[in-house]
Amino acid sequence: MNLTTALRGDIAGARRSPASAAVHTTASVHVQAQAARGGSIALQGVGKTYQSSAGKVQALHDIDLDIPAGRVFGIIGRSGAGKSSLLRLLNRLETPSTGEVRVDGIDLAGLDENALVELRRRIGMIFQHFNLLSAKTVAENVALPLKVAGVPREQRERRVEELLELVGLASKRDTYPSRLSGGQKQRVGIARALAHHPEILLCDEATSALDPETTQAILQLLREINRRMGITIVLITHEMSVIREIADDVLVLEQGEIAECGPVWQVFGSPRHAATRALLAPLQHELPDDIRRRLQATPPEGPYETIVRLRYSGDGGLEPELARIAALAGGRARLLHGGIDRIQGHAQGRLLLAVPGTRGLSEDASHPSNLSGIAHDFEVLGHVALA
Ligand SMILES: Nc1ncnc2c1ncn2[C@@H]1O[C@H](COP(=O)(O)OP(=O)(O)OP(=O)(O)O)[C@@H](O)[C@H]1O
Repeated sequence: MNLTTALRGDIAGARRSPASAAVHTTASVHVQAQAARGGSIALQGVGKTYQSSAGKVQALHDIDLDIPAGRVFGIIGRSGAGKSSLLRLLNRLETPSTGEVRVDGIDLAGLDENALVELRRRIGMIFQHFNLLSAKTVAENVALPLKVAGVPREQRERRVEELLELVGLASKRDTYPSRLSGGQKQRVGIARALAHHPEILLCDEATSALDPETTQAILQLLREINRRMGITIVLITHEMSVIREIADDVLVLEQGEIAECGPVWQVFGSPRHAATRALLAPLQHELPDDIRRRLQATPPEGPYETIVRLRYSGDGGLEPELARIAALAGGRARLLHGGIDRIQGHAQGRLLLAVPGTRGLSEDASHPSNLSGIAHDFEVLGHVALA
């Protein structure tokens, strides 16, 4: 069996399987998610070089990656890091200059035109600017891929109804895109991308054009689609908050290379690469300016507070226990600033404490031996004189 035949067989199998049916009940949802086995992606030694008028641009170098079926996989990086190039390799909108891209074990380089069309039906895609046809209604936009594939009208209409129900747009079926909000347009984009029961959904900055509230709603919809249908989701973004909200795993790209990759809680809790730390900075609670201005390296004469930063990485189930923290300062620790997020069941974040009192008390309270075991690490940032 050659690769093309293998892929066609695979696709036909996927279509017959319950994994490709629309889901309406919780019980069938569960069965379907379990039955969905397709949708794994593997990259080996992948590089991408573009030829431009200014010369060669190496967008990706030597990328090795395994995305198991059914995961939500986030790719983040600064502008120009190579995110779009990587995403577009997964449905062969781009071809790698070196290495292999495999979907369910099949090397995409070996696909002929027909197999490529089938591949793209297995891999839906949504876009930052939605890419809807303005002269077609919501229902017509969603029906388009089915029409192109020659799906009979009755079947097409049934599927469109299911999809519009799924994305919460049943009442907008005859509306034109110009009369929809950004969030509604993206819902149409999602419905259209799901038309052929794909096993993989690629999201190209899908929420970058949306306000924060709509972003939340779209991310929630994508998460639900992943859970209910077992679809692998690969999304690219430049916002860590999107990754935190939806992804199981995250890959940080920096200048075309993998800076780090792993479960979201681990990468957020213990970022190892400077690029990751820079991307996380907007989510972190740094020292507020009013405190920074008053901070002194050595304890002043007279009453003062010591400012201590506790960090929680999510490792080993360690969580901020307020009673233990307060006990260290004789019940007088003050929570100044900070926040704890719960990511995949792991508590992580930073807390800034002011430990008030006399010279002896604050030094004692912020002593390393006292704080170890209360947080993953801590830092005495300095001292602030009390008026
Ligand atoms: N078609 C192309 N021709 C030449 N160079 C390209 C092409 N596409 C991308 N590049 C270059 O490859 C590098 C990676 O681009 P890519 O669009 O993949 O990054 P990105 O992380 O998605 O960036 P952004 O967040 O700004 O969209 C950049 O230096 C870019 O200029």
